[in-house]
Amino acid sequence: MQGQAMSAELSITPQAELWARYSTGLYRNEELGFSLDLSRVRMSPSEQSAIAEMFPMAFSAMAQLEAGSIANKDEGRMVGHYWLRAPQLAPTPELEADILQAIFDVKAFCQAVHAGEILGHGGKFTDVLLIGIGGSALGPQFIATALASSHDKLHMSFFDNTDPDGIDLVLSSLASRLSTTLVVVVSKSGGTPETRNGMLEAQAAFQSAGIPFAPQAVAITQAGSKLDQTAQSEGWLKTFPMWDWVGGRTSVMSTVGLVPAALQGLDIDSLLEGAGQMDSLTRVPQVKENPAALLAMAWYHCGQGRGSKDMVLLPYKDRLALFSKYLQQLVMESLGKELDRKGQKVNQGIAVYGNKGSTDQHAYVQQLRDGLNNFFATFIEVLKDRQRDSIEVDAGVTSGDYLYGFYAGTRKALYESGRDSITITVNEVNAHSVGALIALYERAVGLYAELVNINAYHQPGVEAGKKAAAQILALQSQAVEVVVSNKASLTADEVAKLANASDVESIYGILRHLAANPSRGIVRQPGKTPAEDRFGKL
Ligand SMILES: O=P(O)(O)OC[C@H]1O[C@](O)(CO)[C@@H](O)[C@@H]1O
Repeated sequence: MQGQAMSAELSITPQAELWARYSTGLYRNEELGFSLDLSRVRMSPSEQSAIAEMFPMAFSAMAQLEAGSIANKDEGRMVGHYWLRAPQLAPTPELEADILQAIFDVKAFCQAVHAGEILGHGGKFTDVLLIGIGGSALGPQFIATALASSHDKLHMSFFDNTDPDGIDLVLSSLASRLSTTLVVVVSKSGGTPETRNGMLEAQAAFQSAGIPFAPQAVAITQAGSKLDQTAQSEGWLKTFPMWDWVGGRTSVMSTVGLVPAALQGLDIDSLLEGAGQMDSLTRVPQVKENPAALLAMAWYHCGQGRGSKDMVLLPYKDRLALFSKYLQQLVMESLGKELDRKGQKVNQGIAVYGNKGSTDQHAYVQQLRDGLNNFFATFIEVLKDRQRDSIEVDAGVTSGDYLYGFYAGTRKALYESGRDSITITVNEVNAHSVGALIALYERAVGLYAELVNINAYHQPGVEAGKKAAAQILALQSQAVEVVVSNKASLTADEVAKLANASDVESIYGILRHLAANPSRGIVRQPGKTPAEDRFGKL
């Protein structure tokens, strides 16, 4: 039945009609060098009008949020990331002054670093090691990659996990330059374990290289947090403020993103300006004239307001490959909620994945074209190919023409097989357009959350995982105590019994992990099944 409807649709959508739909429906802003095309989303005018009717309340909620309402009611917080690029809109003169002061301080600090007025143990800084996770790393990583160039003033590296091997990989690449590496530790809460571990690992590396850590360490955190206290008590080089009214996943235009970007030598004014310009366009309270509203409308339509279709991001530009990862957090941490604002169980969300075109064409695009129709694609097209002229790889054809051809071909092929797609086009990737893209999605997420009536600004689900991890670590010390205080080796069941714990499987996992790392002093004698494995002192 669905197939019949589809072929009817295909047969009545000739090229000329698609062209007319594209040309009349395209949202574009020449000044910003941006356009949004929904012509390949099968959404009838009546379906559009039905969704558009829900928008007035979404626009008004966003206006209240920008005016300083307690938009994140569960946490009793304002949601102010829009003020970061328009400080004059902040609800109080104090907040406006704080934002302006922070931007001023970021620039002054980074200039002093670049000018060699602030030196590392080994002289002028060459590198930045940013330590953070989630919103405290993804934005800086995305911006660093999207805007990197051979003119970068400092080379960027990241610890964005508590994986010891990943940490070692980064440390080994920095080994010869540790004495000229500025370490920027970013944590809004100041108590995130992965980030704390990264900081301790960096401190240990500095210590074993005989380099004082504090004079090369910078903290970005809320006043009074554990990280703030550490930075103060150890006399770190500098601390930048982070405010409770900026959420982690929307913090890239705060000190969280501005400090690393400015250290790298990127144009932070342009980043903020691009975001600010997009904010002005996405404040317009008419759906058809507001690109974020159009985007949210398409999401709502494609997933029937229940997130029933995944969002596949296909930026045709290597620089934007991390945008998919960045948006994964922005969209999924914001929209993935069990309860709506009335407390009803809704299990909302939109799954986001993607990497880049045309690379993905040789990976999962096969399934997109022919397999499960459980997604809508978002293509990101960049008109400018590169900074210099291109060679011809065929007569009259460049590599960039191929990239365009693969994008246009995939968009067409998907549509012809009944798959919807959105296309965002920007003139080029620069600080301005990156700022605008981020702001576009921030607002689209905010509007969509209003349409489905959820709080986009908290993340209660993440807390459950954090608590469970803390319990596992507590169980580890109990299990180790039992094993090392027993002469005979023990099964996981026996350890659990002696430790007075009921979660045998967790005890088994903990001990097997420890036994795989010889310095931890535990040995495993394999049995026929995990229940028969025995653990003892090494
Ligand atoms: O900046 P923090 O407080 O270290 O938090 C890091 C990340 O952890 C979360 O709180 C939960 O994963 C994210 O929202 C946040 O971006």
